[in-house]
Amino acid sequence: MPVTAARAVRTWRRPAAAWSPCPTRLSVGVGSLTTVNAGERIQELADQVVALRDAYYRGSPLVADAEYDAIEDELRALIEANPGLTPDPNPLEQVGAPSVLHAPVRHSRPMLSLEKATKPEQVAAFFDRFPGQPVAVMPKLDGLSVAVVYEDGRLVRAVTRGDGTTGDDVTALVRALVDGVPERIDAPGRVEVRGEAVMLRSIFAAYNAAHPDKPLINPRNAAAGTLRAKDPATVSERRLQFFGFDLDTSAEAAADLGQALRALGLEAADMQVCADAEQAQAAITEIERSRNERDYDLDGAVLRLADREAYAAAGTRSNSPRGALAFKFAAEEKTTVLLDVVWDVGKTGKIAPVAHLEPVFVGGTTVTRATLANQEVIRARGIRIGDTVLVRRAGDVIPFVAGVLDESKRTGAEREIVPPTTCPSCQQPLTEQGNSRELFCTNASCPAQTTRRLIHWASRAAADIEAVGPVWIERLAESGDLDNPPDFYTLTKERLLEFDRIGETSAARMIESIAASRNVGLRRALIGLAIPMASEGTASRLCRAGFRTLEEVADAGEERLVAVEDIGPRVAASLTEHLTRLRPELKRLRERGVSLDVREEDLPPVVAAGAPLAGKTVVVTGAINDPRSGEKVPRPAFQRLCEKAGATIASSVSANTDLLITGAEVGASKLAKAEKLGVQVTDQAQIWPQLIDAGIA
Ligand SMILES: NC(=O)c1ccc[n+]([C@@H]2O[C@H](COP(=O)([O-])OP(=O)(O)OC[C@H]3O[C@@H](n4cnc5c(N)ncnc54)[C@H](O)[C@@H]3O)[C@@H](O)[C@H]2O)c1
Ligand SMILES: [Zn+2]
Repeated sequence: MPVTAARAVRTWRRPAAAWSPCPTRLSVGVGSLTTVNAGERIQELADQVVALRDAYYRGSPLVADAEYDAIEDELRALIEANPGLTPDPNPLEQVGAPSVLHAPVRHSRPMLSLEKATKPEQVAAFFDRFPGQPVAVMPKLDGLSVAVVYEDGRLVRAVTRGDGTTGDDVTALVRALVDGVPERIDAPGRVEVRGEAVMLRSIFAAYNAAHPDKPLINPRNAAAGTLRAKDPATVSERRLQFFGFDLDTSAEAAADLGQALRALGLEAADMQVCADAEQAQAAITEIERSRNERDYDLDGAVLRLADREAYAAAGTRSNSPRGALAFKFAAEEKTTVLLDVVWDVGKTGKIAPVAHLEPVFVGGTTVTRATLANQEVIRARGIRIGDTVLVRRAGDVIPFVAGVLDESKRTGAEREIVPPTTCPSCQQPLTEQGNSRELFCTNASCPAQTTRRLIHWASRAAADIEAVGPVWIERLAESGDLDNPPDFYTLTKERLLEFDRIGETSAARMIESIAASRNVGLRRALIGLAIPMASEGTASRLCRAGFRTLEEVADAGEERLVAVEDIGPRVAASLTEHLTRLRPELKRLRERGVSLDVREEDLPPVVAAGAPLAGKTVVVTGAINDPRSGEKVPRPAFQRLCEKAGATIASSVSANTDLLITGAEVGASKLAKAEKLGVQVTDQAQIWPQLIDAGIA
C-alpha cells in the first residue's frame, strides 16, 4: 500500500525533543540502540521522511536538503543494521511524493531516484561492476526531472517525475516556458528524452531583483513552482532551461548519449566520457571546482554508463537504476538561527542589514554573517530575529538569508527586525531610495562612510595598500590621521610608532606599502574613489577609450563620456558630479606623488607587426600554462597576449567566433558548441610558439 500524505501527517507529530534534523544531536550511535528503541526511531524517521517529502514536493520545504538527507542517511543506516525492522512500506524505496498530481500521466518506464556516493572508493566500485564500459560524468543539476515525448518528430507530451510511476502533464508549461526543448525534432517514431528543468541562476537573480516583494527562495524551488503554475502567463518571467540526460528511441541514434541528444537538437547535460575510475574522479573534481562558474545550481555529479544499450541492460533496483551513480557535493544551503541583525554603513552611505548567525557550515566554509539585502526583502521573506532561517552560499557570492522554511518552529520569542531611522554611525536621519526602500546616510562626513571609503581605497582592486588592513585604517580614522585617500600619503613611520602595540618592522612595512601604491594609475584610482554606478568595467573602458589622466575624465563632461562604449547617461552624470566634488582630493593626491595617469597595461594593446592572430575573434577556455616554465597563466593575462597578437577577445563561443583556444580541463559543453558552430578549436600548445616567435610572449 502506498504511503499517503494524509497518513504521514496523522502519524508524524513534531515533539520538540524528537525533532532532530541533525542526527548528531542524537548521542546514541546506530549500534547502541536497543531493538525496541531502534524500531521506534526507524518509524519516527520514516514518518519524518514521508512528511518532509510531502512538504517539499508541494513546494514548501521545511528543512534544507542537507538536513533532509541526514535524516534519510540515519534511517538507511538503522535499517541496514536492523533489517528485520524495515518499515513497510519503506520510504527509502519510493520515489518523490505520491499525493500532488493534477493531470496524472503514467510513465513508459519508471522515473527513478539515484544511488548516492560520497567517496572515491564508491566510484571505483561502480567501474568494477561494469568492466570495460565507458562512463559519462556530468553535473547533477538541481532542478526537477521532466520526461518529454516526441511522436514522429513532434513534441506531444512533457511529464514531471511525480511518484516515479505517474507524473503530472506539464506540456503547455514546458512549451511556453522551457528553453532547450524543441517543438520538432528530426526523428521518426516515438522518442522519449528525460532531463532536468532548471532555473538558471541569472534568471533567478533577475527575477528576485525585479520582484523584491515576492522573492523566490532558491532556483530549484522556483523551477518546481514554475511547472506547477495553472497558467503559463502568470509565470512568464520564470523561464527554465532543459538539459537532457536520458534518451529512448527505436530509431537510429549514436550509441553515445550526449552525441545522440545533441544530434536531435536538444540541449544535453555537460558530459565527459571517462574510461576508468581515475578519469571519472578527475571529472568529478573538475565539476565541483567549476561549480560556481556555471549558471545553474548543481548538488553533485552523476555517473552513468555512456553506452545507451549498456545502461538499459544494467536494469534497475527498487528505486534507482543500476547503471548510474550520484556523487554528492557539500551543501550550498543550510538552516541556522538568526541571532541578530546589525545595520552596517557602506562606503556610499548605504545602510544594509547584516544577519549575525549561529555558525553554520555551508558552501565549504563556516558562515556567521550573511546579507539580508534591504528592508523590503526582510518584509517579503517574513524574517524575524530568533528564526531558524535558510542560508544560501553559492560560490563567491556573499552568504544570503533566503527565508524562513518552517514557521511552526517559532516559539513566540522571535523579534521583529526594525530598520533604523537614523545613521548608526553619525545619527543623521536616513533617506529611503528606490522600490526596495534602501536606506542611505547622505552625510558626507559620516565617520563610518569615511572609514569604508578609506578601506576601499586601500583594497586590492584599487591602491592595494596590502600592509594597512581594515583594523589599522579604523584606528587611523578615529585618531584623525586619515580622512580621505590623500591622507595615506602624509603618514610617517614616526607617527605610526606613537600608536600602541606596533613595532618598527610593521610600521616600516606599512609605509613601504603606502609608497608602492603611489603608482596606482588612472584605472585603479577611479575604482578606489568608489564613485556610485561606476564599475571596474567603466574604469577599464575609459582607459581604452583614450583618457590619459583622471583629471581628463573629471573635465570631459557628460557628452564626451557617453560617447565611450557602454557608458550611459547615468554613469556619465555620476562620474562628472563626483569627480568635480573630488577635485581638491585629486589635486592633493598629485601633490603627494600619486600617479593618476593611465598605465601601459590598461591601454589597448599595440598589435605587433605580422601578428599571428590578426583579425580573429578568439575565445579562451580551460587552464592556461606557459610551456617554458610550466607555470599557470591567469586567463586575463593570456587573453592580453592574444590581443597583442591581433585577436579580439570574446567571452563565449558564438557564430562570430573564429577560434577557440583550449587549455587543460576543458568543459565538454564548450567543445560541443564550437563543433556545432563549426568554430576552429586549437590547443594552447599550438598558440604559444606563435606568440613566442612574434616576440609577444
Ligand atoms: N528539503 C527537503 O525537505 C527535501 C525533501 C525531500 C527531498 N529533498 C531533496 O530532493 C532530492 C532527493 O530527490 P531524489 O532522491 O528524488 O533525487 P536524487 O537525488 O536521487 O536524484 C535523482 C534526480 O536527479 C536529477 N538529476 C539531475 N541531474 C541529473 C543527471 N545528470 N542525470 C540523472 N539525473 C539527474 C533527476 O531529476 C533525478 O530525478 C535530494 O536532493 C533531497 O535533498 C529535499
Ligand atoms: Zn552616517
